[in-house]
Amino acid sequence: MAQDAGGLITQAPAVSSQAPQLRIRIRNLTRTYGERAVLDDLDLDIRPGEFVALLGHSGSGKSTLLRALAGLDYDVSGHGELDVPAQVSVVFQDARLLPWQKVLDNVVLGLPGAEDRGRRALEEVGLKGRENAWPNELSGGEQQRVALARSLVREPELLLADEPFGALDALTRLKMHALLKKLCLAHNPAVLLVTHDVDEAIALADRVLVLDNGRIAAERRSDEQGIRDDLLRALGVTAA
Ligand SMILES: Nc1ncnc2c1ncn2[C@@H]1O[C@H](COP(=O)(O)OP(=O)(O)OP(=O)(O)O)[C@@H](O)[C@H]1O
Repeated sequence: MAQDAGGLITQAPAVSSQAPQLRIRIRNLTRTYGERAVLDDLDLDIRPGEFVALLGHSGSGKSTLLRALAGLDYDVSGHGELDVPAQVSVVFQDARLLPWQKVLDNVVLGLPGAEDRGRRALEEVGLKGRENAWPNELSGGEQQRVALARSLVREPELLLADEPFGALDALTRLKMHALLKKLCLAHNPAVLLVTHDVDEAIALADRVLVLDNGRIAAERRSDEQGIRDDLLRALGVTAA
């Protein structure tokens, strides 16, 4: 597995005979910390271009699953079949920009000769003209825009996003939702978005999953009637 200096762009873990109609194929995935199975024989498929959101209680294993897909799970044992594409980008709650690199240099980090693509990516995320700014000159929302540009300039087949808007204020979040939708339409990666926000999941995803007891406990298409109530019930927020 290769990883860039920012730790954000990964080569996927061993890829086996992936079905061409799937971007992610997971079978019987188990991940155990000590005695505790956080993921327990989990199965999941995601199709090319599909946007899937993953909800679940704190500690239910959402980030563990995302790290397994990114090939970033060094300190956990487990087994199972895990097929993911070669080009995977990851966005976290914090932008993780290198403070000693200017904005454009952060976007094209590890991609020699990609400055023009980097400039276009910055324009796409609404940051044209900020190429030579330092990260600490940007707001939190702007830094997340840079993180998105850095991810998408690699044209990932799979974008993994771990609560990417969790630290932003409500208004900025809504703007970022619109931006992410636009970027996904333009670049069409498969997306797995981890979030605590039921409304964010429904607004962004084609399909919403709830992780519980190490498995997918509920699954709804976002255009299904009554999805919000169903998801809140599955999360135990409202009575069954
Ligand atoms: N490095 C680790 N060592 C031991 N236990 C861990 C480690 N990382 C995670 N865990 C445990 O695994 C469980 C799942 O953690 P994970 O971070 O995947 O949950 P999560 O659903 O993403 O939670 P949150 O919504 O709070 O971010 C938790 O009980 C956590 O304490």
